[in-house]
Amino acid sequence: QWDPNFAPGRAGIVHLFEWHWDTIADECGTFLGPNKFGGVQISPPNENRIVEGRPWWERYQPVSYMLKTRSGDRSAFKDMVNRCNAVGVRIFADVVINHMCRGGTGVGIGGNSFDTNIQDFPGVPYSALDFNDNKCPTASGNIENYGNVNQVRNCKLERLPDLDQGNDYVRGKIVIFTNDLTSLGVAGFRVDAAKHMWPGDLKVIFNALDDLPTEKGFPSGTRPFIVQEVIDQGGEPIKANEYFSLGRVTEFKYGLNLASNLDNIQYLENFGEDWGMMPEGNSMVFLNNHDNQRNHGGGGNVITFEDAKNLKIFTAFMMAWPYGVPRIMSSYHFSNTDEGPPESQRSVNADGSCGNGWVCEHRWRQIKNMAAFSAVASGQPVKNWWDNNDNQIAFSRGDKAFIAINKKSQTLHRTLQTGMPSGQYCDIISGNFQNGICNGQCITVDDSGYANVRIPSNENPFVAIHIDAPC
Ligand SMILES: O=C(/C=C/c1ccc(O)c(O)c1)N[C@@H](Cc1ccc(O)cc1)C(=O)NCCCOc1c(-c2ccc(O)c(O)c2)oc2cc(O)cc(O)c2c1=O
Ligand SMILES: [Ca+2]
Repeated sequence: QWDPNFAPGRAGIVHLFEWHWDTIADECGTFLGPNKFGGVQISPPNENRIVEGRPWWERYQPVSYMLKTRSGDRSAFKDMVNRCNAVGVRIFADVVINHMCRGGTGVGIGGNSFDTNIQDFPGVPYSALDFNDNKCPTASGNIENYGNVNQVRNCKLERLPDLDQGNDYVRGKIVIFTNDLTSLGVAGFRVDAAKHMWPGDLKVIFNALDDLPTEKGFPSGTRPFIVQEVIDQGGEPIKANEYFSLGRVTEFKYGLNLASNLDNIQYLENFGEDWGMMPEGNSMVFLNNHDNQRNHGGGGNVITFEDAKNLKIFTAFMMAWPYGVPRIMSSYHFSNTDEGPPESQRSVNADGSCGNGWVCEHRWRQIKNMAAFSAVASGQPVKNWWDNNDNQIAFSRGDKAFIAINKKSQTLHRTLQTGMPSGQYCDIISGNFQNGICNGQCITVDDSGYANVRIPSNENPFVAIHIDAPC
């Protein structure tokens, strides 16, 4: 279903791509919980094929549903979910259920063998009976034309053996796998390659999922959160709306629309369905993801950590704007599109940034402080929109929060309506509000809600204030 099952007063999902389970558990306790993040999307937790050179995409080649990967084993997984839930941070598992691995015969990272020549995966077990070979209309068995919906669903995606989710036995194995995860406290799923599975089959599978366990602190009757990865940028017969009735869907147009309007932010006043994007309640939004930040698959021009200033500005906009459930990509540095994660896990520097090759965008002050902003603003309508018709905008969220952004090279210096009660508020972009202390600039709001705002065009060309961060 469509609600991310966050704990109260939380916002935003951070994709801790390729992080180990014990490191995620540590990050929940020391950073994500205290900073009011809602949840973490983790890399696929089930056994995958070991690919020569260890590319990141080896984790998208399943061998079995055993919880053993280079991120950790089952006990580390259980410990992570418990420790993150304990501080109000949900875990959302990336599940790869469209296909199994390719590559002849071999052994997965958990020791289970596979033989793709005869579609044999004893670790599940799956046999040739469980794949779509006889349903695929192409001679090669692969998807050859994305314009043909039968090919896209019933043929091999990039030569990967295509599971038949219409088969009761396969459905059963997938439900056992996903129920195993929620029994450990996982709050929902990111469904990989959903475009390549029939919505009708997914509906049967999702309906068979157990409620989230009350013994893990979820209210009785809570349904798993579902986000389906459907790469739909127009031009293909398969549409995101086919999946709306099953859960949320990734809105790839969000990141593309922002990336193509970097210097037209005055147009953002109606950013949402008016821009051809899906209804707000169906969308999961993001600026970039693990795939398109490397120009793979769902490519197009997107904003990534390599353009730090715009990433900060547009992530802040995403977190401040009431459209969709926002997801922040947390990356590692890479020099080629296949490169896997660094050998060692992230280190944390004195200033809170990461080392050892990890970017940790979610730890950048201008991004992490927007989680609390987004949580405070939740449910509040956009009010007091202002723009100068040339890359300077401002708006409030009800009477709880206010943000002003300057993308012009000239300083923005104006008195603006914040919609907030009079008082002094910490600008959480120029500094932090922690332990009741503001070490950034203070913004004064007068009795009629106006503030004199001055924003030079520097590395922090925006200010943000909310009622939980007074000066
Ligand atoms: O680039 C990649 C992997 C990309 C990828 C992986 C996971 C994702 O969730 C994703 O969105 C993309 N993989 C490399 C290398 C590769 C891997 C496996 C393979 O059998 C062949 C090649 C690559 O060059 N892939 C070809 C272009 C990307 O084609 C892939 C897509 C994909 C791309 C665009 C679309 O519009 C679309 O509907 C699907 O989804 C995958 C999902 C998977 O679970 C595993 C995959 O191998 C892939 C996948 O190859
Ligand atoms: Ca398929």
